Amino acid sequence: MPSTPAIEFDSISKQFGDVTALHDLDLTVEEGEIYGFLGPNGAGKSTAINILLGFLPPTDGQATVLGYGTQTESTTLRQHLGVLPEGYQVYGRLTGREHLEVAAESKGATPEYDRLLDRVGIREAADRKAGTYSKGMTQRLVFGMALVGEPDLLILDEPSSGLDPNGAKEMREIILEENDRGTTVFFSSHILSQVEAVCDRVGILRAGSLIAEDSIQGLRQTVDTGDVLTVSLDSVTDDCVTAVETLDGVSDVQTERRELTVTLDGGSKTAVLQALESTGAEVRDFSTEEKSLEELFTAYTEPEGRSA
Ligand SMILES: Nc1ncnc2c1ncn2[C@@H]1O[C@H](COP(=O)(O)OP(=O)(O)OP(=O)(O)O)[C@@H](O)[C@H]1O
Repeated sequence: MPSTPAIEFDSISKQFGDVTALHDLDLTVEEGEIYGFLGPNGAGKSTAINILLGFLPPTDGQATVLGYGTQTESTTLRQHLGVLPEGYQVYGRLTGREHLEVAAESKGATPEYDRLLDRVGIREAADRKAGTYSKGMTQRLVFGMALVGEPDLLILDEPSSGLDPNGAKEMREIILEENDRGTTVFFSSHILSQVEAVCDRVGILRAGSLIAEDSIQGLRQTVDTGDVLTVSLDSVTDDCVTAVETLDGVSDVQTERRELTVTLDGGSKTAVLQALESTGAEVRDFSTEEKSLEELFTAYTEPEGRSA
């Protein structure tokens, strides 16, 4: 029997007056996955997360988390979740340690506080009031609260916000450790290198609809325009250059000694290699310069579509 998905949005729509924040969203995250939820500002990510947490009712459709209805069973559900909401306000007068104690009490958990404080890197500041924490320390504390009780699912909204590169790396390591323990992770982010470093799959939301969903590698393969292909040949002749230049979807060809550098604009790498071989040239090696994640993201989320 298939296991219950960790997260399931089933035809979810959310309307705020005239604004359609989510439009007929279907999205499934399987148990044990690390899923990156990407999208430009205003795409609907926070709305989707608030629906998951039972903070907002959908206008249409149904959502379940760990098999629980988000509208009907959100209290029980939250016992199994670790949540790092965007812009969480700490209680200025409580210490870091007291925050963890409050989280533990609400979940009926008995964490090893010092170990947890160490893990998120705030043990030395644990007995200071959280109102005196820096932005990054606050984020570490809220992440620590999310980890209380070994949750089955972590929902993290922009988790690396406010963290320095080391802090972001430590957080990624913890996410991977938690996932090894069996926790499913769903996180939204604008920091694409973060997503690439840890996610099994990503979904890209634009204007309330999921416009792409795949592994990062799969997304790269789909948006393969603008890639640069470098081919090493036994010798570069004028015939080689002409054969490639006249192909559809090739926007530029440069030569340097025995190398041909071809910029593709929708053209196929295989067609380039075949065209070269048809001139009698011997292809010795080739490599492709991949699109950066930023370019990928732009290609999917620019209003005019995949135009990068
Ligand atoms: N309470 C609300 N009332 C009216 N409109 C809202 C409300 N909450 C969200 N919206 C609108 O819904 C759309 C989606 O917003 P949402 O906050 O979910 O986007 P987001 O992807 O989380 O954006 P960001 O990356 O900027 O945080 C936006 O157009 C926003 O203005």
